[in-house]
Amino acid sequence: MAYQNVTLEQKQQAFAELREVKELFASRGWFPGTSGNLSVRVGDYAANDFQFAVTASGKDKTVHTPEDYLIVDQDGKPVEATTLRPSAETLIHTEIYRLTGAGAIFHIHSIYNSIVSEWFWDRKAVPVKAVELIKGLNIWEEDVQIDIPIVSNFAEIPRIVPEVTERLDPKIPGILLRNHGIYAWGANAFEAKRHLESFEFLFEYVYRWELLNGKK
Ligand SMILES: CSCCC(=O)C(=O)COP(=O)(O)O
Ligand SMILES: [Zn+2]
Repeated sequence: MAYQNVTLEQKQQAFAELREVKELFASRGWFPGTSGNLSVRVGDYAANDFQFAVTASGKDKTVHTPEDYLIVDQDGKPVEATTLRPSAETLIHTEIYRLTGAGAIFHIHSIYNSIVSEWFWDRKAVPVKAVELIKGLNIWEEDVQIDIPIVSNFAEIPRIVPEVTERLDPKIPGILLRNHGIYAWGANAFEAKRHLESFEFLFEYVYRWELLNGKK
């Protein structure tokens, strides 16, 4: 059954949600050089039938314009005629939605997430042990070690997708692209934001810990 297009009200609500998150993250310097992209799912979800609002590609995400977002389908294709191009990384969003049924996905580049993803590339995961902010990822075990997966960062985005499919860990609501950035998701924008903030705290912690200890 073909998915019904989202209503104008749903679209406006999704764009407003993205605008709020974009403004906050921009104030933290989380979109250097037009990097980063954000999306929220709109309407009902079926694994091969869903739509989401996503940031347009190449925009300065520190400013607001009437052309910042568009609605795409489960293949990352715009659902309405538009001159806007969806984020170049939209296929990563589509795959994460398909695998997790998430309600929102946020991607940012930071010095900390880039450095730790390169530093731990040989392990294909960033290990984090017994840091309180792991609870921000909704993981509550005491003294737990988590391993945040890292995948290759190919120039052609479709080449990255199979690694995301293979490496995404349902217990960890995020995945790193090597020397690139983090994708974090959640059931809604509130949860995706909490997860992203927790990851960024953990990456800075790991970076500083490794610096102090001088070894892996
Ligand atoms: C200038 S950053 C390189 C592209 C990138 O990694 C990114 O996150 C932004 O791409 P988009 O197409 O979403 O603007
Ligand atoms: Zn990126």
